[in-house]
Formats: sequence, structure tokens, C-alpha cells
Amino acid sequence: STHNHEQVNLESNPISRFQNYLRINTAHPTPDYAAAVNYLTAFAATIPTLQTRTLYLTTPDKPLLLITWPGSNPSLPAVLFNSHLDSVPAEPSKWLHDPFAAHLSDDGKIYARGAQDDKCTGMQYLEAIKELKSNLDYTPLRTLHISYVPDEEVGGLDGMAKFVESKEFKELNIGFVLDEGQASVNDEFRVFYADRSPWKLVIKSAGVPGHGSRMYDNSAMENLMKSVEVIMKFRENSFDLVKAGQAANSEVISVNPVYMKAGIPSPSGFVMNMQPSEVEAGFDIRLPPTAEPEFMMRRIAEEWAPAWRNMTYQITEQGSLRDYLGRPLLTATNESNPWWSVFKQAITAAGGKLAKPEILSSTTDARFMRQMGIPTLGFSPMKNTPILLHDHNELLESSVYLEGIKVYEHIIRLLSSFDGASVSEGR
Ligand code: MET
Ligand SMILES: [Zn+2]
Ligand SMILES: [Zn+2]
Repeated sequence: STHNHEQVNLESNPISRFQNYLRINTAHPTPDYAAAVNYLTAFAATIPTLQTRTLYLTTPDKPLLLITWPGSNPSLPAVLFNSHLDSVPAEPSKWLHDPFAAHLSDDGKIYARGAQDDKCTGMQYLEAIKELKSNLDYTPLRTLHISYVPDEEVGGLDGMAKFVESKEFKELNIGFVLDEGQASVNDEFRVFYADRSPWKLVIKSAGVPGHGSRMYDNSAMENLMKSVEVIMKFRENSFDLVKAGQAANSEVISVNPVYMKAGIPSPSGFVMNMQPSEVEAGFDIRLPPTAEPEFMMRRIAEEWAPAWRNMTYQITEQGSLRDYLGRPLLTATNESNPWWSVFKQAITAAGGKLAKPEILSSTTDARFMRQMGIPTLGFSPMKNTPILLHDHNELLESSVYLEGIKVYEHIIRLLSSFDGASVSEGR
């Protein structure tokens, strides 16, 4: 391999190792995947018996790192732990500390883009294996894989979506997957059995241009604003259900405006006395597995961006809501799924409490594995932690990070020594 291990700064303790990983800027739009893969590869090389492979499923700048801990019975389906290499951008000027400095405050908080989402899990997996190997000399029965994938934050098309379709993935014979979850604000760990489906909606309106002083019908701006009103009313109805305690955030269809593009630019800002002839707005929509996509499509075509109001629209659906038989992508969290029982036991063994399983309100690469029929749970061991993913001042307490390593030690041990599941169960 071409990796240069000498350049990598591997500290002697887990917190500094985590900080160094966080300092690698893998934020979009220019994630340094090579540096992240180099770092993880170097760390894995310090743990005996771990094998590493780098796959290039699309372009050379989008590596996918696969780390393998061979089990004593390779004929049993393997367990996969997944983590994405990339993160969303950060606006440094709005943070208390540089988002890529991984500053450790006096009260033990690590500030960094990716601290929660999800560079924590990526390093915790390896730290847990390191502990299991060095302290317990444990050998797994089932083979265990860790995947580090690119591009999760931009929809996963060049990452996990490609990986699950590859022959390399099929050869792994994965029986169960653990992927990222979300922080818990109380002392119960959260676990997720489904994601919401992400749609990007762009609506555009064309209209009659004219003098800024004139009132007339059918301007592009008026047409767009009418749609915005209708959409925000739909949003309010969803949100009211949540506020009234009738549904969880993740159980309703959410729609949030994320950008607006309008106006005629001028050196000092925008031309104020002209009404533009073309405007556009973008919305982030998330559909729970229970939603009917066809129904939503019709609503958008007829009410949100109707052609009769001079509107056009584009929906980019990123990953399907259903598997190839049309079943919603849910992983069973009852006794029908033996992996679920083992996972639950592991949390108990770690001294943890588990909240009622939830649908994740955002979206992860787990949907691609579920689409392949592989039972997949979302889990990030962060309790008593504010939910700061994609936010300014994303942070993680070092004590929470260290406790997470312990939790993964139990999870990895129980899942990889589980001998009872037939492959078809839990799917
Ligand atoms: N994890 C990201 C999110 O939930 C990207 C998912 S695919 C749009 O926004
Ligand atoms: Zn994530
Ligand atoms: Zn994210």
C-alpha cells in the first residue's frame, strides 16, 4: 500500500487519538479522505491480527476503508460496524473553538465537527477492539468488519450505495450491521430501527417581470411566496402533532426551507426596483417509513408547485423508502430478530439502559444495508449529551467518549461470539 505511516501521529491515549482523527478535515465540499484513511490504517496496524483493505469503488479520491478481525468460524455470517469518513461543513467564525482543532476544554469537552457525527464511533470501534485484544486476549467466533465510507453526508451514492452493490460486500457475508445513531439527552441509550427517507425538493417559479413600484398578478416572487405559505402550513400541521405529543419528530413528514435564490444582484446587494422573472427555493423533506411517497408526489405537483401557478419542481430522492418487494425498511426489534436480543443483552452487560427503539429523524447509510435485507441498528453510545450534529459547537464529553468504548467492548464481544442465528432470521 502507499500509506505513509510515519506521517501519522498516534498518541498513547484514546482521547488524543480521537482528537487527532477529528483534526483531519473531512468536511464537505473538500473532504480529505486520504488523510483519514491513512490515519485509521496506521492505528489499525498497531492492533495485532487486524487486516486492512482500501477499496476504490468510484474515483481515486473516494476511498473506502475496510478493517477485518477474522473470526475463528469464518463460515458464520459476519458482523459489520459502519462509520462515515465525511462530515458536514462548519462555519469557524460561529464556533467557540476552531471546529478542526479538536479543542479539549478544562471541563473535558472536545469541540469538533464530527465529534458526534460520527468520528466518535469510527475510533471507538477500534479502541474497543484494541482493549479486547490486549486486555482479554479475546478471539471472535464470527468475523468482524469495520467499514469507513465516504460521502454519507451527501447521500451515499459514491459511498455505501456503491459498496452494498459490490462483489467485495457480498463476499463479506454480513449478517448484522451496527451504524451510527444519535445522542441521548438523558441517561438511556437510544437505538434506531429505521431512518426517514430524504427528499431534496427544489421549486422554481417564473413570472411576469416589472417595475418594483407596480402591483400586478403572477410575478415570480408572488407565485413562489404562495407556495411557501402552503408548504409552511403543511409544516405547521406536522409540527403541531409533535408539539401535542401525538407523534415523535421522526414519525411525521418534516419539511424545512433551506435556501432561497431570488433577486437581481447589484454591486451594493440587490436591485430594489425590479421584480425578478425567476426565483427558486429549496426544501429538506424527510418521510417516515409509514408515509406514502405517491401521496407526497401528488401534493407537491398539485399544491406546492402547480404548473398553473407557473411553477416547476424537482425532487431528488436519495435512497428508497422500501426494499425491492415494497416492504418498509424496518429492522425488527423483538424476539423474531435474534441479533436484537444479543444487542440488548450487550447493553445490559455494559450496565446501560436502553430507551424504546425509535425511527431516526435524519437519514443514514443504514438504509442501504436494510435494502439488502440485512438487519441494521443505528446506535451511538452518547448519553446525557446535547444533540449537536450539524450544529455549531458540536462537542462530546471525553468521559462519554471513553464510556462508549466500554459499551462497544460488550457489544463486539457478544455479537461476535453469538453462535445461534440462522442467516434468514431477523430479516
Ligand atoms: N446524514 C445526512 C442527513 O441526514 C445525509 C443523509 S442523505 C441526504 O442529512
Ligand atoms: Zn452521520
Ligand atoms: Zn450527519
